Amino acid sequence: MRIAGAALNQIPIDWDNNLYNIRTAIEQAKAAGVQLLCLPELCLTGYGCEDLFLSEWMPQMALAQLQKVRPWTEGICVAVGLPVRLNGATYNTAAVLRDGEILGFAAKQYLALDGVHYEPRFFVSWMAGETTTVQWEGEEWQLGDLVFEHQGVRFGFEICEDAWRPDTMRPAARLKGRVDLIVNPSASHFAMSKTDVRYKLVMNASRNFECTYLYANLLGNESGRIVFDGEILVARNGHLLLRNQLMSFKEVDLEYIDVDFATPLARAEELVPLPAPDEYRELNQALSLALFDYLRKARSKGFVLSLSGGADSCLCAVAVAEMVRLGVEELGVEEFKRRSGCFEPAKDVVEQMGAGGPSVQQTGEAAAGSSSQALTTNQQLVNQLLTCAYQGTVNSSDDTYNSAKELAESIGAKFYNWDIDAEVSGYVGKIAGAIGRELSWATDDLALQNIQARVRAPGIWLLANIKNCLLITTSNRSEASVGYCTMDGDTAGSISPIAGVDKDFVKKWLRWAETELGYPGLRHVNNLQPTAELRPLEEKQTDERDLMPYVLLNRIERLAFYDRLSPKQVLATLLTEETGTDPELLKTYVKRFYTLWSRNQWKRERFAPGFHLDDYNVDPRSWLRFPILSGGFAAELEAL
Ligand SMILES: Nc1ncnc2c1ncn2[C@@H]1O[C@H](COP(=O)(O)OP(=O)(O)OC[C@H]2O[C@@H]([n+]3cccc(C(=O)O)c3)[C@H](O)[C@@H]2O)[C@@H](O)[C@H]1O
Ligand SMILES: Nc1ncnc2c1ncn2[C@@H]1O[C@H](COP(=O)(O)OP(=O)(O)OP(=O)(O)O)[C@@H](O)[C@H]1O
Ligand SMILES: NC(=O)CC[C@H](N)C(=O)O
Repeated sequence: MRIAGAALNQIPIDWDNNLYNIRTAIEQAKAAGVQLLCLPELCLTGYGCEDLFLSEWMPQMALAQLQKVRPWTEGICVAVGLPVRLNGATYNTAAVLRDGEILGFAAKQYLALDGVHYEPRFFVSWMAGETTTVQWEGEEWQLGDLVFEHQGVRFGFEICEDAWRPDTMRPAARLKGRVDLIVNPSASHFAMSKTDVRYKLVMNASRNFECTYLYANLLGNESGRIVFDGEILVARNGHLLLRNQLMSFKEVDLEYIDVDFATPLARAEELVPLPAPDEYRELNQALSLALFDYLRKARSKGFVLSLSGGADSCLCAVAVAEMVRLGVEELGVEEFKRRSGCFEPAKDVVEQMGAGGPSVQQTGEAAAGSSSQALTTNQQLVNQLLTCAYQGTVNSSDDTYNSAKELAESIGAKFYNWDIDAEVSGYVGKIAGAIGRELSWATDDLALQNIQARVRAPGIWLLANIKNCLLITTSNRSEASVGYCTMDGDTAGSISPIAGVDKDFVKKWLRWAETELGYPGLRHVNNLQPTAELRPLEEKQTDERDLMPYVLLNRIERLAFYDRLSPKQVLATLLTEETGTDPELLKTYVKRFYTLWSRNQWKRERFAPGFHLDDYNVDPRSWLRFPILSGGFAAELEAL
């Protein structure tokens, strides 16, 4: 039998988009002679519909939309994910359709509640072995723990999280021996290195439950924060039959394989491992697709970025350039432009920019570039999609200016340069007059730092509004943990692409990108110490001097909020791991971390939407909840 999975790039309650992709997948499958097709979890409504799943009308609407899919299934068997609401409870199901008929609804038994997933809020889990019926306009179908049969092949379901439970509990345990095929429609979030876990899960399931296992994940940045990698896997008795390229920019990625169910296949002795994951490359692909989908789904025209020449903003600039490179590589220029929604349909990029084509140099007072050589096609696209500005003060250095300018020019971004000293002095003078004293670094250190970061916000927002662009804010996970940022200053923005990535990884990624992706424009930043440049230059402010080494900050953060250890346990772990560091200093760092962490929860509540890219993040709306007001670990830190 020819079986297939299709990864779909869906949008919550965008019925036209979702049905269009479902239809495209079914048509492609039929054209390829596929007999059985698995579509991802909740693909009809979108996975990220949140509290809409709790309404009566939305699941009802989904059932109505499912009727439109029926005629498309003439000659093929298709599993389509949708919510079904019965007696005040919503179930997460996969409908099986064939030849225009609905054969039944398989219901999810185990709901995901790990980090970014919050399913028990929306759904009720289905009891193993139970079935009921669904009625709709005079028709009635079975719903629950069901086994189906198509052309002599018996199949049952695990829906995403069902497969992540112990072998003794999961639905596959009950399906073993009763089916030839287990189908898994999924909405499994991306995290670096996770594909390896998923691969083992599917391979082991096919081996331990002696079946063929067909797995299909959602694709893209569906609803804002979570990225799906569109993984399709088929394994049989521990042998891999199919694994696709992840993170496609296409709306539909259909993959199929022939399985001879009639001919036995010996169980694999051992699983063939995947090559070790390349986290730098994975992050690059996930970030690129996440940005592309966010841009087009938010119907914006591009990005604006306050580019300091430091690590965080440089990474964000390269991410946009990589979004263009990877998107064009897969889709081609015209399709990339069409899908982005950022370009006039009939006009060419070059045409839009004037007869001579664009150059890096900007005209007028804001011009900063000096090079006037013609840009490559990708640079022209970046030029349309990314506008950067360096906003210096008396505390800024030539190093960061050169870093920003060279990087922006090398990727083709528009680059402006202005200083904000007049605005800073204006505010400082005004307030000094009001309170009747001068402000000084000796008495007003933080206030004088923060006003500089804040004064950068209005101008860059103005530019974003004029251009109808998303304003990128460059916050990373490490600074979010300790609130090392100025609220409404450097946190100002509408999208925070690297808020889930720690600073140590940011620095390592940039070194990798300079050589492996070929961005020589990163050479400056890769030689710079991270610095806020908010104090007078002679003070040589660096992040790590203000805080602690980023590697340690990252380690403490992980131990405290991923491993969920107490402050005492965190310190004890560090003392065994960091034998070369003074124990008193380690204690100071642990105290500083927890104190800053507690004080700054309110800031984490106010960050712009960020992507989930690592195995955890500190965003209260997607992974980590913590009280805004708390005792701040006072007793626990005192006892250290
Ligand atoms: N629970 C709570 N709920 C609501 N608000 C709360 C609060 N606790 C304090 N606050 C308020 O928070 C305000 C202080 O926060 P905020 O004004 O943001 O600033 P703050 O946290 O005092 O200082 C910002 C820190 O970030 C560093 N920084 C800033 C900018 C850029 C960079 C860089 O790396 O480039 C680094 C800077 O060196 C400094 O250490 C105060 O007005 C305080 O009243
Ligand atoms: N001189 C500047 N021009 C433009 N934007 C700036 C400038 N200084 C700071 N910013 C903005 O404030 C953000 C926060 O600064 P931060 O120091 O945390 O990040 P970074 O400068 O990108 O990296 P690093 O911390 O490694 O120096 C920057 O990413 C940038 O968006
Ligand atoms: N949608 C789900 O059930 C996802 C759950 C699963 N833990 C995963 O991350 O893949």
